[in-house]
Amino acid sequence: MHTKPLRAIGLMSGTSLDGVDAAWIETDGERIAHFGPTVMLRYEDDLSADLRRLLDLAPTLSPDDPFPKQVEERLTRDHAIAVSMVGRSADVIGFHGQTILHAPEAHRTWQIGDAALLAHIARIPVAYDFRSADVAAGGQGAPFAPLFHAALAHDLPKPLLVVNIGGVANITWLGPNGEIVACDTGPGNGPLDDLAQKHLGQPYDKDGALAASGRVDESRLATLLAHPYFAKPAPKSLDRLTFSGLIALAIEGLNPPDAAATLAAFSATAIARAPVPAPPLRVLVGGGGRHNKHLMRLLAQLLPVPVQPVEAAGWDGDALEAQCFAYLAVRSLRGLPLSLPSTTGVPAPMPGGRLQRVIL
Ligand SMILES: Nc1ncnc2c1ncn2[C@@H]1O[C@H](COP(=O)(O)OP(=O)(O)OP(=O)(O)O)[C@@H](O)[C@H]1O
Ligand SMILES: CC(=O)N[C@H]1[C@@H]2OC[C@@H](O2)[C@@H](O)[C@@H]1O[C@H](C)C(=O)O
Repeated sequence: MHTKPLRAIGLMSGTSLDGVDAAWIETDGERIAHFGPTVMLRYEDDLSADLRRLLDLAPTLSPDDPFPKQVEERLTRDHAIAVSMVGRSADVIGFHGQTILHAPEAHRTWQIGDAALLAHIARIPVAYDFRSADVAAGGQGAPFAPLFHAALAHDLPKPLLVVNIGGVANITWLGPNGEIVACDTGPGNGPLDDLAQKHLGQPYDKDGALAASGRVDESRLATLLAHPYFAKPAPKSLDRLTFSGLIALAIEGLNPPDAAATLAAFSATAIARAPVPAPPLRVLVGGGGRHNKHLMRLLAQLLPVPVQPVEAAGWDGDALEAQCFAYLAVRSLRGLPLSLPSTTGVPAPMPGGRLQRVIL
């Protein structure tokens, strides 16, 4: 390492709206020197429900609506609790916030989270607003994990495909000559979570049991996969709700097991068909979707190479995104790019993030 490594705590509140992940790492913004503790703080049901309402309302909210501010404060206080649960000091916090709207074609991406409040409570400077500079410059503003995946996979054989299955699924393809290609592939667990909530009263389809008990409706699956998003080349990105209207129509009238089976096949097929330059040697899967045994089985059937949870490479699949925003916080402080033309379509490697100092 050329520059002194910094200690960073990353915070990620993902599209599943279930809680905030926090992770401590030490890094110079290029290599990762040490991994530290990780925690997940689950939101109270009413905060999850309000985040969901905010997501639905976001496209039509007026700028002076008090609702986002009110939810933002509760969200930020939970993030501050997660920081204290990590139990280690840090030089900087990487605060992603909660995406409530993502419309890169309109140069808009909206993450709520009050960096000033978090810096005040935690007494640590906060790097935040990671995606705005990228979308302002014409990039997709997502995914942002690829440079972190590249750092983690520095010594692994290439080509390698890293898949994250959260509410939305995204991939990073790492080539043998340092190439990094990325995109959101389509839905991950999001539509399955919505179905499980509706029909099982549970936040997700545990181990994919409901989906495994149903039959895929092939014609409805074909309708879903005919969406023009899947024919587009990388880079490209999605809002959590991009496919919700289409999905509602596609599963109408199906019994819950068949609907779940069809949605699981939709997510897995979209991942397997991701536009990558060449087949990888193996596929490493992170994010909560790797706990879904049915999804993992489908991926193994659809892909001609080994499909393994990221733990096979010694990584922590539940903490990767939080670790990523710790890494990006240090890159932001150092003025290093957070995204590349090949990961978000931004015209040139793009630094980003803003810094909220602690007011003494
Ligand atoms: N045992 C399990 N069986 C099936 N699904 C599971 C299991 N454990 C976790 N999941 C899925 O993982 C999801 C949480 O994943 P994760 O925390 O990676 O999402 P996220 O970080 O919110 O999303 P994103 O990556 O889109 O930001 C849950 O909503 C659920 O769908
Ligand atoms: C706009 C936004 O918040 N996108 C998220 C979301 O969740 C998964 C996928 O869609 C990915 O594009 C991104 O998060 C990860 C951390 C990323 O930027 O790599």
